[in-house]
Amino acid sequence: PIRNHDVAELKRLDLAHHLPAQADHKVIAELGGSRIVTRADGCYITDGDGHRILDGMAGLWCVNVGYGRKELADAAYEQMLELPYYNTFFKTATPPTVKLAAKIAEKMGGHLTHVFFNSSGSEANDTVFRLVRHYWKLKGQPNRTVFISRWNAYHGSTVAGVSLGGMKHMHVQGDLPIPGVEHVMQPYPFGEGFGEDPAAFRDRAVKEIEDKILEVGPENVAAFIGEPVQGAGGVIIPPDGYWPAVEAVCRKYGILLVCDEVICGFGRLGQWFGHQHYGIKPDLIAMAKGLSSGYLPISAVGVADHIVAELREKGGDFIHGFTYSGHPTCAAVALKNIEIIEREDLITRTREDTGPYLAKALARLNDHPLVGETRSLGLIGAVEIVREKGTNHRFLDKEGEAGPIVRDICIRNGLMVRAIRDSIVCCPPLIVSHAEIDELVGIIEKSLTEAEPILRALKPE
Ligand SMILES: Cc1ncc(COP(=O)(O)O)c(CNc2cccc(C(=O)O)c2)c1O
Repeated sequence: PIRNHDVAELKRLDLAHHLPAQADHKVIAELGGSRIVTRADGCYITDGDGHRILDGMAGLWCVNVGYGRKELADAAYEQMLELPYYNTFFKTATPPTVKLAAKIAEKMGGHLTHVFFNSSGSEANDTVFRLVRHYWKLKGQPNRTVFISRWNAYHGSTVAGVSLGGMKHMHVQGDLPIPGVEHVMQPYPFGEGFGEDPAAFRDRAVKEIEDKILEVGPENVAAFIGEPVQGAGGVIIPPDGYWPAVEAVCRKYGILLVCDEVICGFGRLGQWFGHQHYGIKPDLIAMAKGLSSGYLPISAVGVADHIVAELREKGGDFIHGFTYSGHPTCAAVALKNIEIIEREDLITRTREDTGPYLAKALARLNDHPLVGETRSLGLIGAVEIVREKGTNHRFLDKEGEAGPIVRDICIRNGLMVRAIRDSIVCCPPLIVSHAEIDELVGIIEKSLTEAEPILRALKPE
């Protein structure tokens, strides 16, 4: 049923009573309120002013099966009528929760056998943080408390999530990180290894991890955590061989390996999970977003059998969990979502069809005067904006001016994308068609051309 909305009134209410996430509230006020998105179908969103926009970001990297899936709404409705909510704190569980745990375990395959549920990706990483430290105490190595992650990683917006993350501007706002988190360089060839031999760059990035372990003292290191491909950091695709080398370093010093699959999970990289694309075996994985395609909030931590064995052997309460851990209605929707991904074989389609198609389409932008590099893996990609072709030199010393200018032009031209510093990133729903990929890339190209005179006129302050 298409309900009409009084958009002006909604914007007034938005300004009067709503604080949107991750926003410059001065800017929102100057804009007269947020853009009110009212409907969506397939790969498109529609705002209150009737603009139909190709959603190149799948919401926030999460609507993997696309919008308008009535069967997901039906799954939620039916579960709500039967049992809308119950908790897992009282030695209790509910049918969709345990069925979903089994289904996720099937997709993780092998040694990752159990699942701990939460609502958000941040909470999944908070669970990782506390479970890992608990595990090492059970193992009789209580000194292993330190986590190592990358600068510019994104692991969430909770205190532990921000601390595990490597976004310096987020650390400043919360006087973070909390003690026990160390950061190393991110494996970002275009930004930090420009013109360097890829293998040499890879070895340098991996060596920094080993150096950090030795600096902290291997006996004090609990885990290394990383996204297979960093999403919010700017679609940072590591050089060949990076992840197997990282895994080898972790095994050398007896350190747990954690993959944050919140974006890379559920088909994004052409496998159920990103670590499977890289052929590594993490001890824990965080997942959210594509788990339910964002239709309802649910996240999970996949846990390896040897960690579960330790919990069971030693006993004692792991005193952690959330009211909505294992929420049955969210679990029912996630189960149905996974069923859709299986039924439409969106994993194979991403790996063998639309992923390669996106790579080829993005590559057409390499001839554009403003494009320094295009890169993608599966259905996540980035376009680097440079002042000078053939370099990684940006328009201003302070990165981050050009990206937002190009992004705003893309949105005006009918494409929703994220600007991350001076790059434009995309992460469309896994149902995206070739025609929609062509539309996505075409709008980026058109918008870059429109932006060029504006960017060339930018003067350093
Ligand atoms: C890899 C990763 N890990 C954890 C989280 C946190 O999930 P929750 O948001 O559900 O707590 C994320 C979330 N990713 C995320 C969240 C908010 C903004 C942006 C952006 O691209 O600006 C990206 C993520 O991308």
